[in-house]
Amino acid sequence: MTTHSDNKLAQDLNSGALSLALAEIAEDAARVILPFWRNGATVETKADDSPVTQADRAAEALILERLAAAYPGVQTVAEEAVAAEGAPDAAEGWFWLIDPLDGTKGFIRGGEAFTVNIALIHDGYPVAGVVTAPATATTWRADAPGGGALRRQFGDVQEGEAHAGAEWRPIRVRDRPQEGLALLSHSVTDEEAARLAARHGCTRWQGTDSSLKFCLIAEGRFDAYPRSGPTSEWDTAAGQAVLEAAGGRVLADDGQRLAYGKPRFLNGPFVAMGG
Ligand SMILES: Nc1ncnc2c1ncn2[C@@H]1O[C@H](COP(=O)(O)O)[C@@H](OP(=O)(O)O)[C@H]1O
Ligand SMILES: [Mg+2]
Repeated sequence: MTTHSDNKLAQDLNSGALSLALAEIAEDAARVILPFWRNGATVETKADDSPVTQADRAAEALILERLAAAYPGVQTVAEEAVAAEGAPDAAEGWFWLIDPLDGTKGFIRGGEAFTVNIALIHDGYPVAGVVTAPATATTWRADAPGGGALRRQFGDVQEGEAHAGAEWRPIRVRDRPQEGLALLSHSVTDEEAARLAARHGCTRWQGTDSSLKFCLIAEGRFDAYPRSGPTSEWDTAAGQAVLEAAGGRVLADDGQRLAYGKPRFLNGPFVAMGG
């Protein structure tokens, strides 16, 4: 990366301009995705057996083009590019992690829990991140470092939907409720729910696709999201940025903050937590 671009990136990060620019890019990606939703998007199967649609590819192309225009020369690690060309051998000091459509299976089913994810990693940790849920026209972002987390409705998606709330509002994790934790998981069977309830003392649980889980904890509606199965780093980085900015934590199995730039950009087990 050139020094010039490096300076602009760091400056925009610290002023909050980068966070806002990422939100606008993710919302434009959402506008690209929505016409394919509940509209019979053609589904293909990738080498790892996971589904991909035209929506994933079109959204990723938009995001990569806009990031390259705004911040040329920064390494990108994006889900569909990695599926097509393989992962980079090593992470650089600064890099983008991009999942243009997380929760593809739910998207294909016509559910609402699918998201656009863009995160900036610096020296192994997320320093900026934005998650957009196209179906509900909602965006969550970490503000400039130290500035908390924010949410807005961009609300031009559903015809006739009220545009109230289009301004950014601060969000924050809640304190652990006395009566027990509300837990999120990927898809919870009754058996799994009972096991989780016993292990974490939770009184409520919900199965939800995609990185929306991090955002629901960040805005204080749930308390924790334990994940034992593998995920890719682009599945979690933006959500982690939002949740950490909102006062939460994402810890790996060793109890340390979940770090990025690992071999093949793969995560092991982690737990995302509120206050
Ligand atoms: N074995 C595995 N390795 C890497 N990522 C995996 C995985 N199994 C599931 N995932 C990822 O987990 C994401 C879904 O998270 P959740 O299960 O919480 O909805 C999927 O993202 P995509 O939908 O972007 O493909 C999927 O790629
Ligand atoms: Mg994903």
